[in-house]
Amino acid sequence: MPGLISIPPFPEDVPTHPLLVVDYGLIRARDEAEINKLWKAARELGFWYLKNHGADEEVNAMFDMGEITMALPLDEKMKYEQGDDGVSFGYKAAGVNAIDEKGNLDCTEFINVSKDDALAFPTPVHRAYPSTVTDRMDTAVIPFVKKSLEVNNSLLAILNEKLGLPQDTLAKLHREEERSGCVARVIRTPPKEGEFDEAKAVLSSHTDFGSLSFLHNRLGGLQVLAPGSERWQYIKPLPGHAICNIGDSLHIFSGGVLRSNMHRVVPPPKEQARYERYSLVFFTRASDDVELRALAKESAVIADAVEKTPNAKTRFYPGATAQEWLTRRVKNQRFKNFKWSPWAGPGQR
Ligand SMILES: O=C(O)CCC(=O)C(=O)O
Ligand SMILES: [Fe+2]
Repeated sequence: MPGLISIPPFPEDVPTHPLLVVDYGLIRARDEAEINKLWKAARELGFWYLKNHGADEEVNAMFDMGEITMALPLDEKMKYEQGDDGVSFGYKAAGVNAIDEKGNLDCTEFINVSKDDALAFPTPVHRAYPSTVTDRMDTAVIPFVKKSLEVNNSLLAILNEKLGLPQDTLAKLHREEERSGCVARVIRTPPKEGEFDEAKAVLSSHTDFGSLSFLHNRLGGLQVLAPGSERWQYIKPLPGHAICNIGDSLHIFSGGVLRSNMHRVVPPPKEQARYERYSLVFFTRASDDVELRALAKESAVIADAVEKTPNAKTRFYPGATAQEWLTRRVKNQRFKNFKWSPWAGPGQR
């Protein structure tokens, strides 16, 4: 299993950013203290650990799928490349995205499997995938997609309530049966010979494009830029704990009450840098046709937050659907379309 073959532990002496630990079992049991912890984490940093999520088996099967897929010859993987037009499903080759203002290129490859393609399998909805994916749809991809949807939908229901939205408002914007950019992604970053170089991101600083991300890390490398801090800090991977975070669309729907925080991936720290890094994430995104806007008419809490934000119009009313937003963000990362601009808020690049 990638990442588990006697890798050195995460070093003790690198600065890490602590995250609140939310217990999914207690969330399901509607424990009030746990719900308040989730609410605090979602507003203050927008990142938290989630334990007892019950997805370990599905996660392991996906790491295996990712490893087998990445081992395919490059020309086979390239048959499924996403291209430069903002498609976010399929294979993303290393070296096609710009990672900084100098236009340096990334070294990570992804395989992204659409929720719609997984749930309708064997009928294609968006596109075809390598046989290493389709052979494992029933045993790995579909179980992981279903489990991730279940977890993220439960978290969305809690956030819906805390935001003072009418029941199921967020659920209706994220309907499983509607087409969306929801996707399961396995990321591979090659090992680095010699000294690791924290200054060189392998995945550039960004906010996530969708609503909720359910991430599984084994090696370090993920870093956050915490509010008010100038310094990037590692998030330490904890066995059995997912890392969850808020993305741009929930930030917008909530009128900025929920935080879509900047993060990036750098080579794993110290000794870990010599190992190949795999990570796995499920992105829950709103249905394609949903308009991104603050849900101020539906909630007094959100209306109040919008009222208090000076640049609310540009921040929370971008005039784009979830699909348009995703396409633009994915497209702008490709080196071919790349224009650097200073970061001006979630999703502004
Ligand atoms: O690999 C990781 O730890 C994070 C990946 C990430 O931020 C992303 O794919 O958006
Ligand atoms: Fe991310």
